[in-house]
Amino acid sequence: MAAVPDSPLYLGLDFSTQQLKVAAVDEHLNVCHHDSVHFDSELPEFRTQGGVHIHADGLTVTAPVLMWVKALDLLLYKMKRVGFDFSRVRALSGSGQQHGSVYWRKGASQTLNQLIPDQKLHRLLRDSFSVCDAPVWMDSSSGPQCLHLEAAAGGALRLAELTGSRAYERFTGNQIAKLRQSRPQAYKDTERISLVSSFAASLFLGDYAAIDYSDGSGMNLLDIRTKTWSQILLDATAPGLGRLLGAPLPSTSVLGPISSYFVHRYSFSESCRVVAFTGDNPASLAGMSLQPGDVAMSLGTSDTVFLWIQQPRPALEGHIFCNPVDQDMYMALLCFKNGSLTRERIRNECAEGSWEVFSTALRETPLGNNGSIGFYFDNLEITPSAAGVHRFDGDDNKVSWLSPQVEVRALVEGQFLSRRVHAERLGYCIVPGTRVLATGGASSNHAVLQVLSDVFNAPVYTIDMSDSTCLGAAYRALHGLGAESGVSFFDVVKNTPEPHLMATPHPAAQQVYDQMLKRYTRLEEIVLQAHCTGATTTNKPC
Ligand SMILES: Nc1ncnc2c1ncn2[C@@H]1O[C@H](COP(=O)(O)OP(=O)(O)O)[C@@H](O)[C@H]1O
Ligand SMILES: O=C(CO)[C@@H](O)[C@H](O)COP(=O)(O)O
Repeated sequence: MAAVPDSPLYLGLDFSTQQLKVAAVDEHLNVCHHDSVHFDSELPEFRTQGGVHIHADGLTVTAPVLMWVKALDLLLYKMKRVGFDFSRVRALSGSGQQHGSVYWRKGASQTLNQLIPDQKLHRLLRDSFSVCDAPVWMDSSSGPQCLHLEAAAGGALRLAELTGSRAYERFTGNQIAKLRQSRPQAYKDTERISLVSSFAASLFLGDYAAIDYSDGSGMNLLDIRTKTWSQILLDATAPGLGRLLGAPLPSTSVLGPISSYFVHRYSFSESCRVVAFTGDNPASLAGMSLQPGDVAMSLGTSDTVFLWIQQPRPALEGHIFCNPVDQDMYMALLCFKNGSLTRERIRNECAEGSWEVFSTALRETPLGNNGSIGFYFDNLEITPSAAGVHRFDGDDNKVSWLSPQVEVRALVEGQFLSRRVHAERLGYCIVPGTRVLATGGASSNHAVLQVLSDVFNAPVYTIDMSDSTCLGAAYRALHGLGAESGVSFFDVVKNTPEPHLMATPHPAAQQVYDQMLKRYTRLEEIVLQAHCTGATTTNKPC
């Protein structure tokens, strides 16, 4: 249905790892506009690679906060330049890469409250952060703080039962504890700590935005049942932390009207509402209108697998988050750090830097790769905790080299075998009718989706946009306006187009991969043992 020229619009923004993206939908949920700012190429002055700085220790990973602010200036400028009519936006919401933390310097709230419309945000806010480089989800440098938090909680499983996850290095509480210990003055200078999502919401609100329950579940601090900060965990993390975080709010909350800065600079309406921002994976769950029984696979910088669940059953692997669209529900998530950037490395080394050649390699190699299997953990992996590149031939012998085409298939099959093995460990099982919904940058690659379908032995679907996060944020903006009066999220999205079927499993897939899943599980044990004993099994790239 064509959009009526001055009908209301709903805006969704996504501050993800490599870029800032936006989508606008009309009241029928048609996408009317989308755009993005790619950090590395469009803001080269920040010298990021893949949107981040990897420090010399190989464990610390940060991103410049002002880069995100400048990206917003640029994105809104681009929208204005093409004539986007901001006055039609009735509500906006957004999402951010999960777990990252932003430290607002004392006095910053006053600056936020009084933003001067004829200046750019990145100029106005240049002195507003006590930590210039925000720790982000790729960081794995807070191991000692994780051990401390688990001890304070009464053990890893107890912490998981309380917060949905055992202690993870990238989870915000452990990052805050590390910052407080390593940079006490910066912590003292801080008046508020935001997640990337609530930081971005604060820019639009002109005031500190609350952390929402769903993204707040990725901090190792929130009791996912009572939806309040756990005082024991706050105390174990840093002094006065409750005050610095502010109270968490339901993900559907309307935070308030948009700041007058945006009204004057971009002609937003004064009545435009800001709905709580959330994490990128929770927003993606909303964008794909995920239903119970579906499994979502996000193929962005990280690969994530997530599900809609009713009852939280936290375990030592994986995460349970509060559900972003229904306060009484939950979502389960597994995160794999070596996703798109590892596929890019193998593309560059084995496929002439071309996705087309990469896809041809997948098409020209057989299901099961004649037994060759690979584990590609360029960076210390999250699920499972292991590092290095490990290749095995069909007889389970370690090999140091695979031909380029075989290497491409070993990588993609290995990644999806891992996603399935770990999802099944979390209790997920494939039943007749299971749909795999794929999203994120690599979901535009049909050959990759075919391997996904074969390994999961289930049909794979995508939605119209390869990026479901900003779409989910736009849907959430619309839902936020009605949520308080009891409108359900499913009422809002009931007329979204059905996802498109992209791949169905090959008839031989079940036989090939049932066998291979068992082998993968066994070989993963070997890789993990080698990692724990410090033996080096890293092979050279092809
Ligand atoms: N045709 C393709 N085949 C495989 N991967 C692709 C393709 N096009 C883009 N990508 C991958 O998508 C990634 C970006 O995905 P995206 O979901 O936008 O990331 P994020 O949201 O984390 O910034 C890139 O790193 C790139 O490797
Ligand atoms: O750490 C996690 C989830 O727990 C990551 O999934 C981040 O949320 C980054 O997301 P992308 O930029 O890869 O979408």
